[in-house]
Amino acid sequence: MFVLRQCLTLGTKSSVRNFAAATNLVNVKINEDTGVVIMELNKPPVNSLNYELLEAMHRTLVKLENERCSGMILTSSSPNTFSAGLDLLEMYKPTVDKARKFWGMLQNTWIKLYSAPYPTVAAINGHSPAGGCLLAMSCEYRIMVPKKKIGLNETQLGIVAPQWFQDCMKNIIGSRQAEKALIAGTLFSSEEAAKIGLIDELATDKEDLMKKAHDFMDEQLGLPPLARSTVKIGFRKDTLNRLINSREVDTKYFIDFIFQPKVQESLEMYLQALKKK
Ligand SMILES: CCCCC/C=C\CCCC/C=C/C(=O)SCCNC(=O)CCNC(=O)[C@H](O)C(C)(C)COP(=O)(O)OP(=O)(O)OC[C@H]1O[C@@H](n2cnc3c(N)ncnc32)[C@H](O)[C@@H]1OP(=O)(O)O
Repeated sequence: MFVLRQCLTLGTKSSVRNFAAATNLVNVKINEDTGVVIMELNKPPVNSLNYELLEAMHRTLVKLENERCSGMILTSSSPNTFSAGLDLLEMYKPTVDKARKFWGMLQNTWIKLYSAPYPTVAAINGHSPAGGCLLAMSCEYRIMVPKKKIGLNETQLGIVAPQWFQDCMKNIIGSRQAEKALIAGTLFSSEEAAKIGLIDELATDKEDLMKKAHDFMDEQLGLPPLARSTVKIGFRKDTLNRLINSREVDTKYFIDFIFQPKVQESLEMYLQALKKK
């Protein structure tokens, strides 16, 4: 498997196909020999998750269900950022309909990613705050380049990480560590994240990141897929069902919360601070 992959990366045999996507917000490549897919988020400058990007991800994940996808590596085309999290403009003074549609697509995308039967790896090649951290945590394995930031920092912005974001973190680093990190809205350095298990491996650089992602994938492809995915879904089903059974309530929390004047004020101030940087 390793030799085959080396041949492919060196270009001696090209069996990598671009996956026809309706937009260029995600670049998707499938290796036709191994079935491994690389999904690269491509919404410059920071892959903020707006409706359109989430929809492109969701559509790709649905399409992969009908392809011979054996595994997926999620990464980003941005030089510095994996994903800046939810697009703050989707939450700042939206209409109720727009906010509802946006939240529904976030839920759809997360459910697909979290429940994907094939192995999923986040190759975190840059900062990954809030919703970016959620995407990474929804994969099975996380590898990150040094000296970047990751975490659920919502509290620091005057907003609240929804229950399912919190559950994902709890499932990875345990209840006590998650409670502390969520209350404080901690953004961990890559190195700190590796220490507490929020990420599984530190890479030395971007090349090493992709090598390590493929190494993990190779290991997983050696396992019987049905047994593998049954165990995975067994571990994830309570977290998934908690959202699936309360999607409407979760949406109502979101809408009620973001339309509060104080929350809108916090968002406005934060957006201004980001622009001034
Ligand atoms: C009781 C129950 C409650 C239920 C639910 C209630 C509430 C809902 C909460 C929902 C959960 C929210 C999750 C989120 O994900 S919120 C988003 C959090 N994201 C962040 O805090 C990250 C903000 N961005 C940054 O820190 C940095 O941009 C960076 C990612 C570290 C990258 O830095 P750098 O390379 O220096 O880029 P710039 O900062 O210069 O940014 C470039 C341009 O991009 C704009 N930007 C950045 N992030 C966002 C974003 N998240 N949304 C929209 N736009 C963003 C930034 O303003 C710059 O724009 P400009 O070029 O026009 O100036």
